[in-house]
Amino acid sequence: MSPYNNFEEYNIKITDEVKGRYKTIITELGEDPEREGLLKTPERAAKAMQFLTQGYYKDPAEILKGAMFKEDYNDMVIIKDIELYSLCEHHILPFFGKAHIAYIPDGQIVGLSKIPRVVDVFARRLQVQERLTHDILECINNTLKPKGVAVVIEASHMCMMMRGVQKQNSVTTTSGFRGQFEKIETRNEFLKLISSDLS
Ligand SMILES: Nc1nc2c(ncn2[C@@H]2O[C@H](COP(=O)(O)OP(=O)(O)OP(=O)(O)O)[C@@H](O)[C@H]2O)c(=O)[nH]1
Ligand SMILES: [Zn+2]
Repeated sequence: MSPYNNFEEYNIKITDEVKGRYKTIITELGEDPEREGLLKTPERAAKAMQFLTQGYYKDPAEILKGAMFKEDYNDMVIIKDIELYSLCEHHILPFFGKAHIAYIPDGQIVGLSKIPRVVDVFARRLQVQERLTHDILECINNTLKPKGVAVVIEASHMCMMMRGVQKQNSVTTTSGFRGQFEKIETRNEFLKLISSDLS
């Protein structure tokens, strides 16, 4: 578990630690961390990595709870093409793509912006695409308690592009469905709407 209680505490304190480790890594890789272009690199890299992993310090359920409203709307709400950037936990290299999310309210709706915020909280951790998909799905399901929720993520993995198998065009799709989306007609309606340019 993290020794830090919140994002502010973590943000201030951890930089020196991570910075020092980056300096060591740069040296071990055969570079000179004292040359001009690299002088500030350990600090920049530490800050970048902190930014990309800030999701450990944020509570996604609280984000949703901050904007839930009673509303008598019982049809599908879809937010599609939510861009996401995450880090694969095996290589600490980016994977990136889009999330498409739908839910069917059960007496309450959620502020639209909160859904992409939840995506970011879980994406800004060390992840695999499958767990990222389920984390988002379960968070919305358990917090908003809708009649149904669906999450589809399409992503490209840099660890499969820049290195390893070196496939530039493969896209991985993961999905999860709860409640009414477990019914084939509802699921198909959602899949049709996210693949249409008119939705
Ligand atoms: N299931 C899943 N696998 C992932 C994800 N991101 C990266 N990987 C895979 O994690 C696996 C790690 O496999 P290893 O054999 O331990 O590592 P490796 O020798 O670097 O593997 P290669 O990438 O095939 O060179 C690789 O097959 C990656 O493609 C993800 O989000 N989900
Ligand atoms: Zn990887």
